Amino acid sequence: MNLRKYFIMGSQNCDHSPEDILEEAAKAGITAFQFREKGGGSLTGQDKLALGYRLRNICARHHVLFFVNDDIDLAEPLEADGIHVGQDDMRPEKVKEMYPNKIIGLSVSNQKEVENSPIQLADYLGAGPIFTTSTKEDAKQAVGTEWIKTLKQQYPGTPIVGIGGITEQNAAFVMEAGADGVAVISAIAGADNIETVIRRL
Ligand SMILES: Cc1ncc(COP(=O)(O)OP(=O)(O)O)c(N)n1
Ligand SMILES: Cc1nc(C(=O)O)sc1CCOP(=O)(O)O
Ligand SMILES: [Mg+2]
Repeated sequence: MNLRKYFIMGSQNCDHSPEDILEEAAKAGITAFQFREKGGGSLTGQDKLALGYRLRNICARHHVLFFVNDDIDLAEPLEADGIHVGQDDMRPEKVKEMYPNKIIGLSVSNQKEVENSPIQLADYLGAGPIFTTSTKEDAKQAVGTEWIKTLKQQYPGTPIVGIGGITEQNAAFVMEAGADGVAVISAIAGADNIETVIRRL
């Protein structure tokens, strides 16, 4: 499982075609993608599903891991490789029961969340927000790269991706803290030159 360059996106993050953005990102070397159709201006129902299919197919053609965010009912029709859930989403125990063979990603932002989570069921942890972000409407306060070091000390065998406010300029600090990858939305979805940003990440 390669989470080194993990791109997350929904149509609400795009100022032009999401398919074109993902195609360019996939060609440039992202290793994982999460379909996160969520928040103001996002699609719902059949439109959401149809976009999910198109994005899933782009990932399949480029051998990029495909994850769905929150909406676990999309995992089967979209043949997702995995599902990412946070603290307010379906519990990992239930996700595991429904999809024993899919990769499970779990968000943890502080020690209390770690203590309340079945970390052993998570195939990777999303740690953040590392830096300040305005992309997620309900983002918590930035926790800094120390949070990655803390998690890595406790769970050395569990892959960790940093998320939140990560750019080509600060990604190296996240990796130096021990992360296995960086997860980004705006750094790629809003890039003038997607290929350059992905190379530098
Ligand atoms: C890789 C990764 N890490 C963290 C998150 C955040 O998940 P969550 O806290 O459930 O918030 P939403 O993304 O659902 O708004 C993520 N999506 N991906
Ligand atoms: C989806 C998400 N989850 C976060 C967390 O802290 O768990 S921060 C975040 C938004 C990431 O967007 P950007 O790369 O544009 O900052
Ligand atoms: Mg969630």
